[in-house]
Amino acid sequence: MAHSPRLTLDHLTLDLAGKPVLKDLVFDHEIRRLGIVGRNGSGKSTLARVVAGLIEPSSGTLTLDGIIPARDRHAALNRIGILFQNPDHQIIFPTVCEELAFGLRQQGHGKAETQSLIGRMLARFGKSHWIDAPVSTLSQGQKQLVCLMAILLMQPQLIVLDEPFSGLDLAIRGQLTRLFESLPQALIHITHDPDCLRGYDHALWIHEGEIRQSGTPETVLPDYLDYMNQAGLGDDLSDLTD
Ligand SMILES: Nc1ncnc2c1ncn2[C@@H]1O[C@H](COP(=O)(O)OP(=O)(O)OP(=O)(O)O)[C@@H](O)[C@H]1O
Repeated sequence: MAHSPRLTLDHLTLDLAGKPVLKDLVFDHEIRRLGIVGRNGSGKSTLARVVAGLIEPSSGTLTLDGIIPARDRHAALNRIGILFQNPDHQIIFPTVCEELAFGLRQQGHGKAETQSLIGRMLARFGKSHWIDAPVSTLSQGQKQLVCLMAILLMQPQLIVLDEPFSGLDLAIRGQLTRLFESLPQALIHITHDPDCLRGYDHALWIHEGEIRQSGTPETVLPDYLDYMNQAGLGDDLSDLTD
């Protein structure tokens, strides 16, 4: 099941509302564990959406194992899952069962098979009692787990995690981190916390819509942290001089 899909960005550019958000990105690697870091507003979430095929580039291409996710929605649905920062932006159905069923039904699974797969997934996480629970009665961490279960049910090759820990307590972060580590799927993990990328095999630093650095976490993350520390000091000084 473990597979390292090839992610290729070929001079990918994206303008949103007339503003360049991603600028001439070039990248070509097989990915198992790819971390993406960068300042607020640098373009990380936008890139995640392009990877998942939710946005089409303005020019250039993004391919995953040769497939263009924005053009081949069927392949993207089957191969790529995306976990957003806020589960409330992802969940659309009132109950856990309906939410978990949606993707499976879209993939063409019949009703009985869908129910059986959902039952097994809930049991895997010790949450069989959630089956008819209204999503609104769950905490943020519990909702995030529902979203993750919905993605896992669809058995994608690649899961994009867009700051999946925001709003979650340290214990749940630890539990989810271990769960992510155990997944056979390739992961792209967008984070503000370089500690989350321990053991990753590649890091990409996006800065103002451009690739500032791409390489092993051991080379990229210290430079990123130096930059962030300097930027923090700079902001303090500009506050003082205003
Ligand atoms: N739909 C949109 N229309 C216009 N501009 C957008 C749109 N979505 C994002 N942007 C802009 O694109 C830039 C990159 O946003 P993005 O959310 O990708 O950044 P980010 O690196 O994920 O930031 P953060 O770390 O704060 O989540 C920002 O300047 C943002 O205002």
